[in-house]
Amino acid sequence: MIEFENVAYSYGGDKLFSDVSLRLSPGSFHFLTGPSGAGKTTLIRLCYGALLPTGGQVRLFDCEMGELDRDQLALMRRRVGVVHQDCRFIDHLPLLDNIALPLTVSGFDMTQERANLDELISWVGLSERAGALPPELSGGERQRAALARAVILSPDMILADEPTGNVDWEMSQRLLHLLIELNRMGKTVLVATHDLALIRAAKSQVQARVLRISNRELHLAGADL
Ligand SMILES: Nc1ncnc2c1ncn2[C@@H]1O[C@H](COP(=O)(O)OP(=O)(O)OP(=O)(O)O)[C@@H](O)[C@H]1O
Repeated sequence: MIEFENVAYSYGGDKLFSDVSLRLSPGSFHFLTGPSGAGKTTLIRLCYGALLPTGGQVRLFDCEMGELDRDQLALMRRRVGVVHQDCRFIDHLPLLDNIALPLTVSGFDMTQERANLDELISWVGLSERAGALPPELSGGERQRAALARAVILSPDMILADEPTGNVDWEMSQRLLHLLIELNRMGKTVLVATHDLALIRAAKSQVQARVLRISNRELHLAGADL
């Protein structure tokens, strides 16, 4: 599904990684952890082509990212749902329209999609908040809305960057449960988090592998987390 082969990435002259290799197979669940600034967001952005490696290769769904033209990259990205760390809503649009945005941008007929949209909003428990504006939402509501928007086009893979940042333990469990449900539906899931308690809680519910990034290297973490 996604493969990094000897990937290097530098911001300007600052080398963040020089030789990262990884493989996420279809239907797998991975956590990505590591200290702040280690490169979790960067690695997620490399996964869906928002950044291209400065060395090595990233292959997504068997396609080499560096070889795709703009249209091919756009098609590929549709198969990946991204939950951004900062959620990124349009503040003057009601929640429902924010969640529907990937559908409207992709030219779907909203009258036909309405039932799916309602079902999805109900799945994340936000039916009663559908008309609220993003600034009126709590942190947990924003994170659930961001997850709903990320999966509205039925992606094969979900990349979630700190999806439980700024929420309490109960809400982080709820979000984790939604991600596990998506994985049980067959989606490949990668969750970047610094929250080791969340990873421990997940391990009793899903077969998850933990990747740890630190000192410019990526390792598979042991059972001692
Ligand atoms: N656009 C950019 N230009 C220059 N440096 C950047 C840029 N984006 C990130 N960095 C730097 O790259 C390093 C890794 O950043 P990144 O956001 O990937 O880390 P992270 O592990 O996700 O951090 P956090 O846990 O704090 O979100 C940091 O030192 C950061 O300052």
